[in-house]
Amino acid sequence: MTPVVQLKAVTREFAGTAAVREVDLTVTRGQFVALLGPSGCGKTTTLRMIAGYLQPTSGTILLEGRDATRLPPERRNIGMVFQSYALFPHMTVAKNVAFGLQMRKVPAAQIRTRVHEALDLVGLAHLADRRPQQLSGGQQQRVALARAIAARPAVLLLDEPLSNLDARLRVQMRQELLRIQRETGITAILVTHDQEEALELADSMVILDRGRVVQQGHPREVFRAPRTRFVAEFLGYENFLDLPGRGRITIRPEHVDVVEHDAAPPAGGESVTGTVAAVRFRGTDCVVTVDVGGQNVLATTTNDSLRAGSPVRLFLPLDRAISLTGTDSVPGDGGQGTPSLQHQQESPA
Ligand SMILES: Nc1ncnc2c1ncn2[C@@H]1O[C@H](COP(=O)(O)OP(=O)(O)OP(=O)(O)O)[C@@H](O)[C@H]1O
Repeated sequence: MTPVVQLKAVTREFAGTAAVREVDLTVTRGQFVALLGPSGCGKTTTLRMIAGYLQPTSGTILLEGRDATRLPPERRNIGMVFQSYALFPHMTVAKNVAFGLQMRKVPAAQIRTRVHEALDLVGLAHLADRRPQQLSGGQQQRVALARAIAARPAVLLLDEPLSNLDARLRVQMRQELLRIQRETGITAILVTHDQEEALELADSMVILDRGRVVQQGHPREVFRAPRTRFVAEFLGYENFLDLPGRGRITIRPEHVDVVEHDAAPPAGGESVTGTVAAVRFRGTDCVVTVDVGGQNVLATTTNDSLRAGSPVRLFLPLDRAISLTGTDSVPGDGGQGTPSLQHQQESPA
């Protein structure tokens, strides 16, 4: 089957600095792909190149099998939904949805049907005569979605569409977005920096670091087997240890066992000794931060006798440990590591 969107070695530079580097991406019909990464990793630049608002410095973009690298946005058959909704304030909901179809000279009867269908799909048919400012943020976002869908695009591009909504509504709208995507079978590419959103919505997750794709796959697969520390940190893993003979691993705090420092190491895992640096009581258990030779390791425990300074042994069951086999360096960036994530490594001490 011909992919709907294909990027081949796409690079975009701004004043000689690459914002997107050699990105390869294939999106098949009906897929929901999330482009995920921290601020500045190149998500929006990638999306804008797919939409045609930006030209790649090099590389090729194919849409439904045809070279679209130099095609203007209006000839790409693409729908876009932005964080800011971008609705016309002086037009009714129905007119907002109809506008693009009128521009494309779709016959009036067809416009009426399509507007009604699209508003029905997003659950807003009863508000067709309202103006955007008479709607809530979530409703306005649904109008933007209806407008994009009514045009029957080959692919729907969603640029942080839920980030202006409050936390509760954002979670509700995720489910709504998923339902609409499944019902219409529309191919969609979502840009987000929210890993939860990507895990919940996408059937393929593409993680970007400094303009490069660093890992790609089904969210479950990427979550269970992050390749590098960058990916693991981005997905919320906090413990990183370099174990002699095993290389770098990550393990969840709830899988680390805290035992007496002089206890015999159990079989089936590694054990390391350290000193408790901080204890955070959470009600049913505690999260302890243990200094292991200068590296902080978090563990949960129900042992509430531990105090800062207590010597302990940590048991790391190997069937719970994930080996991080990849490296985070990006050729050509001066080997700066992953500075954008430093703030996420703080221990709760
Ligand atoms: N028009 C531009 N001129 C110069 N540099 C730009 C321009 N647009 C983007 N950049 C740079 O390219 C890099 C990638 O930006 P981009 O907006 O694609 O990131 P992003 O992952 O979408 O970030 P965010 O989540 O903050 O929106 C950044 O370093 C940014 O400063």
